[in-house]
Amino acid sequence: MPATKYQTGDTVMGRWPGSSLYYEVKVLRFDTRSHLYTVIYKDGTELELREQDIKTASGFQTRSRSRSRSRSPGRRRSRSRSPARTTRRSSSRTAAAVAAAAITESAPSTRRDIKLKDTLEVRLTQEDTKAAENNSNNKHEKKEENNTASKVNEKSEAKVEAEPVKNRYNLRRRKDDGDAKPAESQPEQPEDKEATVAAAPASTSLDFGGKIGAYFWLLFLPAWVLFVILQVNLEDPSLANFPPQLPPLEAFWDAQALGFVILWILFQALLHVLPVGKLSEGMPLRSGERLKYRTNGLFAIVASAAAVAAAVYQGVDLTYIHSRFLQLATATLLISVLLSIYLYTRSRYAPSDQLALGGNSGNLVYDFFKGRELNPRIKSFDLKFFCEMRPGLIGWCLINFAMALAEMKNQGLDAPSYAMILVNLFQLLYVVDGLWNEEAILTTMDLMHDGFGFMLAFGDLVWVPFTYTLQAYYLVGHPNPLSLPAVAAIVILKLAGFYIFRKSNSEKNAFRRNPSDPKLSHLKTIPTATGKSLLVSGWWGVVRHPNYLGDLIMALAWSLPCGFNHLLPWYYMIYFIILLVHRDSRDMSDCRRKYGSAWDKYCRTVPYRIIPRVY
Ligand SMILES: NC(=O)c1ccc[n+]([C@@H]2O[C@H](COP(=O)([O-])OP(=O)(O)OC[C@H]3O[C@@H](n4cnc5c(N)ncnc54)[C@H](OP(=O)(O)O)[C@@H]3O)[C@@H](O)[C@H]2O)c1
Ligand SMILES: CC(C)=CCC[C@@H](C)[C@H]1CC[C@H]2C3=C(CC[C@]12C)[C@@]1(C)CC[C@H](O)C(C)(C)[C@@H]1CC3
Repeated sequence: MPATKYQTGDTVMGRWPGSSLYYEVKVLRFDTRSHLYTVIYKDGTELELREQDIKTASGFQTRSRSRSRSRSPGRRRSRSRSPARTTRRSSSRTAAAVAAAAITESAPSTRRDIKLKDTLEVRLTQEDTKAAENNSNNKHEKKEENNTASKVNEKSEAKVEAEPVKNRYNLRRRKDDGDAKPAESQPEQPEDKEATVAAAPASTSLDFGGKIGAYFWLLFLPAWVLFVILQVNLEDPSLANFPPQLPPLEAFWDAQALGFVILWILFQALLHVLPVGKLSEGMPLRSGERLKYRTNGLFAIVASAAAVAAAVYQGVDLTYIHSRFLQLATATLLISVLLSIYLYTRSRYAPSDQLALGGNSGNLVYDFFKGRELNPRIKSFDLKFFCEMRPGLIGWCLINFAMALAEMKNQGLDAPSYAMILVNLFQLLYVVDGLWNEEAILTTMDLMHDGFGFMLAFGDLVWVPFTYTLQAYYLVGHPNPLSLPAVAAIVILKLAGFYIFRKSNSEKNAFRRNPSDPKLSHLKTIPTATGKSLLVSGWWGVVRHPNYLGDLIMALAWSLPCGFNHLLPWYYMIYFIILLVHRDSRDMSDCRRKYGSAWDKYCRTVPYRIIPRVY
């Protein structure tokens, strides 16, 4: 071995790929070509790691047995799951399995203890994709019994390794190389030396156009919302009338509108904290901890509907929402900016292992935009979950309803038009479904991976209620009579989209929550080194994002009732295509980083991203 930082035989701490956990490993060799260290874990699993993913044991403060015991029951369980203990418990358990279990079930004794600040990303070093395709074709794939969320298919791994592998990822297991020592021959690790959770690494690859992009989005997104609101008010909101005439600045502001928005948010917060409904567990955090969320969204929308009905009964004129739309949007924008400033400020004091992986670049503007803290909470009140699921989402339905009343008033109708009814019912169904299945949001990208900053605060509070309602707003001033066959065709389209959306989201959510669910036992899966498996049949075998496909079909059904006279009501459809294509590519790179070659295998097995045979 040439002069390298670590030498053959050194006992060091190696990061478990895709996680922030470190385990004691022994250095076996260093490859001068790939600059990767081959290390062996206590249970005999071999991996190739970059130098950055290896630390000397002195850089760690490990949890002691007694400390981890003093924490929650979930954390107490973690003691029995480290790779160090696998040899005694079950020699068939791999480091992958136990690391996954440790990721899921363990937590550091105290977050502030953590010393690591380095970048801990696992880099995939693909050298020859073709060779990999030849080597690994269908070797991992098998019909799992679905009780194997943390099982690694050792036999198939062995086959892959036996062939000349040119395609190398630094996260592959190398248990079957001749010099790998069986787990049983490894010295037992002391029980109080367990995996250590590292601080969130600094974000290096930046989304949304990076730092410059963040400036752009910060200015563009609010301006766009105000622009489309001004546009939709025009008699002819076509591009020919761009730009719309700007009203005087004071026209944007109304203190009363601000008061109503604050009241609405407080009312939703009150409903959220009421001890009604289930307490659901979120997905395991990097620390292994699982946060609890009060999932009483359905109660919240029913209670809100009752409150609105009572207000209307008392003579409150909801068409105020239509006539003061611009001012309500400005007031909400102000609140979202203040909230984002609060979020950024508090994130400066948050322990670094509570920061999101993506919003920790060190650049103020980028981090402010993207969000630094993963789950900012005031006591048990989760700000991100609340904002994503309540004021904006339920506000969306309230605004749509107000637009239906405004349509009747403006056009002198006894009942809303078919088009307005369709838009209202379709979007109400979407929101109620989201609230009904509120628990499923806990397995989405936003909740699991994204920090809470301006992007989501603004997106949830302003973007959703003030732009997703544009179709209804448009119909107030731009009637579009629909024939009954057209209504029927649009309804069928909406139901088809909804079916795909709901089935695929539920399938993934059920699988992530309980991989051994008997209802899913017919599905094929691919094991990954993190212990989580990937679905490769069912909806997730049709395309890689079947839920996006269903969502897009629904979006089409929302715009069709508005006809083809203007582009504006199609704005949601266009925005949504861009949003979902971008989210899909963000998710692809996140998953490739998490799952490495298993993800590549999934992509080969399911080649299309959103639309079968098209994209
Ligand atoms: N109306 C709107 O404005 C709007 C905007 C955005 C999204 N949405 C909707 O919100 C819902 C959630 O979307 P999302 O963007 O958070 O993405 P998502 O598709 O719900 O979640 C992606 C995650 O699912 C897991 N996954 C991916 N492939 C898998 C497979 N084959 N087997 C098992 N797990 C797999 C991965 O996470 P793990 O492996 O880490 O579990 C991946 O990171 C979607 O229905 C979307 O249409 C709506
Ligand atoms: C500011 C911009 C341009 C983007 C912010 C994106 C944000 C508006 C969306 C990101 C994830 C979305 C989402 C829903 C609403 C819109 C987002 C927050 C959702 C709550 C709508 C209802 C669905 O049933 C859902 C599946 C729960 C959605 C989850 C994702």
